[in-house]
Amino acid sequence: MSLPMQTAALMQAARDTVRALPADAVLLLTETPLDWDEVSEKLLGCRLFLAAENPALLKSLRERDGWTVIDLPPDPLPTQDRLSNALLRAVTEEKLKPGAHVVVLYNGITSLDDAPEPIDTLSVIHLGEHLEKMTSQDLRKLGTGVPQDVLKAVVELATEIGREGREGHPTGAIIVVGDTRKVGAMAKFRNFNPFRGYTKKERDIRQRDVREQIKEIAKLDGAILIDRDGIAEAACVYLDVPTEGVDLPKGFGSRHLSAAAISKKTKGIAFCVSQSSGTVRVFQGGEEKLRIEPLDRPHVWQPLKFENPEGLDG
Ligand SMILES: Nc1ncnc2c1ncn2[C@@H]1O[C@H](COP(=O)(O)OP(=O)(O)OP(=O)(O)O)[C@@H](O)[C@H]1O
Repeated sequence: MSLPMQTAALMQAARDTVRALPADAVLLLTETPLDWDEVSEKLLGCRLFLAAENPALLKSLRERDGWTVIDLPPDPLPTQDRLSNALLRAVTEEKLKPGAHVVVLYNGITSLDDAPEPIDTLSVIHLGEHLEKMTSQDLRKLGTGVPQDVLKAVVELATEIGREGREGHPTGAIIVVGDTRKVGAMAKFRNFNPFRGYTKKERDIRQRDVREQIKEIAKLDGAILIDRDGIAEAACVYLDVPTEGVDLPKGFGSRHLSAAAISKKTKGIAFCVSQSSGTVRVFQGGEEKLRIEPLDRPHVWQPLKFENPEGLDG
């Protein structure tokens, strides 16, 4: 079995593109078995990532030395979402740097269900420009009753707190969203409640100016509670929640343990911003579900943009 001529030509082009740009890696997205020896030869010298969902294919890929294999969830998703998933996974698993440049090979033009899927597209993705680790889709996976626009606003807020923390004013934070009644019962005020006396509109975190105010409040000690509609209810609270049974890797302190614990004991989703690294971790049901590294650029909520090198169809 040798590679179809078009696949071989695109692989050659990918290798040339990696050298010319230069790019950090090639990502190959395929569910069709290929002549892997030939793939290896064509992409010699390139860091190679392979993403697939077919278990048998994944198994055979794992047997090859030096290739990074990414499992895709078995969801019938559009190609762009599958690509985003693969790249997000590579970044969150620290296999790719958030600012990496990646040459991607995939089937971008839907083929018939039962036909082998040909590689027909080569794209260049500059991760730092196009995503900050998350897409709306990742948030949807949390499967919570909290509306997407509220979750997005909290992500914006948390990542900005983390990013600005890196610029010389380190601020950590815990932001708990949803189930405010139960979360509130475990919260003790450490100070006066800075949101007291303000209207709902003035506390609606979907508004940019409100988020700016909350960033200031986040510099004060304690957690921030936000209801499922995005209205900030309380800040400067201490979460008095038992942490036994919460299983986090060594090295996490009380902020992360409390964030994980509150998400275990309630239906609230806890966003924890690390003061030291600026990393935002999203806890649900006591477990870390998502992680967002602070990048230099503002958070961008848009699908990945594809850029074809000149002269290549795709
Ligand atoms: N239960 C809690 N409720 C509210 N704030 C808390 C709670 N536990 C810790 N914090 C806040 O987190 C701060 C940092 O604590 P600690 O260093 O133990 O956390 P950490 O998990 O290592 O996080 P970081 O990476 O931000 O240092 C504390 O000074 C306190 O302000």
